[in-house]
Amino acid sequence: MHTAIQVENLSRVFNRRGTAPFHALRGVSFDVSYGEIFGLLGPNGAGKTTTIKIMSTLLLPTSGRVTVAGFDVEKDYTHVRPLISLISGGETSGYGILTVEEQLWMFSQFYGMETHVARARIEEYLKVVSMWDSRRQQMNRLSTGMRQKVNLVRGLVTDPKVLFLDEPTLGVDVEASVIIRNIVRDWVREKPERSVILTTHYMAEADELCSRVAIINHGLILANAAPSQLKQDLDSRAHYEITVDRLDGEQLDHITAFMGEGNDLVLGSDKVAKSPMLVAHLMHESDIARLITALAEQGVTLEYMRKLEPTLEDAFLKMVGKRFEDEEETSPVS
Ligand SMILES: Nc1ncnc2c1ncn2[C@@H]1O[C@H](COP(=O)(O)OP(=O)(O)OP(=O)(O)O)[C@@H](O)[C@H]1O
Repeated sequence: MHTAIQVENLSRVFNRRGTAPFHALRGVSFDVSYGEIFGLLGPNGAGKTTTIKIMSTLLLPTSGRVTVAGFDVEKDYTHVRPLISLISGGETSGYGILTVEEQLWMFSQFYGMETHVARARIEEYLKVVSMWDSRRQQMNRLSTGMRQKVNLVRGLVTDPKVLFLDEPTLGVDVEASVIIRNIVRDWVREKPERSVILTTHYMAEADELCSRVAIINHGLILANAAPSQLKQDLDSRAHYEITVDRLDGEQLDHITAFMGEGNDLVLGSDKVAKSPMLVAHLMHESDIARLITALAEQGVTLEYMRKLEPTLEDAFLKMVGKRFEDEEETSPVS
């Protein structure tokens, strides 16, 4: 069997006092294969955490069904729990007065791990995240990045089959983020029966790690595909920015006619160089050679050229209609 997780037509309604019932999930379906890092992306309040909570047996669905490694999360939760770990970026992690080592040991015992196995894994993973020397530090004295690394170790020590990572690099510096991402990637590759569900606000992180992502908004899945596919679906043409020494409307008309239908040329200006800038959307990457020839024939000199690559953020923006940063900037401060 290749399906680690199957989510079928999941819905969740929250009854809030004094207001109408709130539909946080409205028929969410997707599956995750073994060996996969699957991303759940969406703006604040989209339903990501609710989905993860149901998948990890912390919350009951209103309707629909989720299986993890073939076990129903509602009926067979006692089978599901030993197979999973959940790490949330925002969590303060366990008991602040414990040391790193004590904390990890305590969680290993919750899972009933044998002493020698637990001790060996704790040492191994603390060394991987460069936290072995900090093992006697109290948890509540750790920086955010250090705490996140310990959280990750806590999730891995019990050798789960499915790792739920809810914003694992939230508030973490670049170096610690790279370490966390590398560990997650290596961990999945190590054994074929492992998989990861990741939510993140960092589109580049999802693009780098995930084999597939589902974009969720208002409790609905808007897309479910490989990041490369989502980017390609945006506009499969090749895009270039070309800064030139001069270009007038008449020259542009000649070049546009020469390039033919399907190739769009938009004239603007390079804000830095203060020179004219042509943005070209070409049907085929090889059309750039024809365009350069056409420019040369018009006596235009190229100053700078770069190929524009669509990003996962562009795909997200097109589907959801806003970028994460915009949303954070406009969020009311409570
Ligand atoms: N226990 C609850 N009672 C009432 N409403 C809830 C509850 N939990 C979540 N919600 C609501 O359900 C919606 C989805 O919340 P959820 O936490 O799943 O979003 P999210 O996609 O994880 O967002 P974020 O990126 O902000 O964490 C939100 O509107 C939230 O206010």
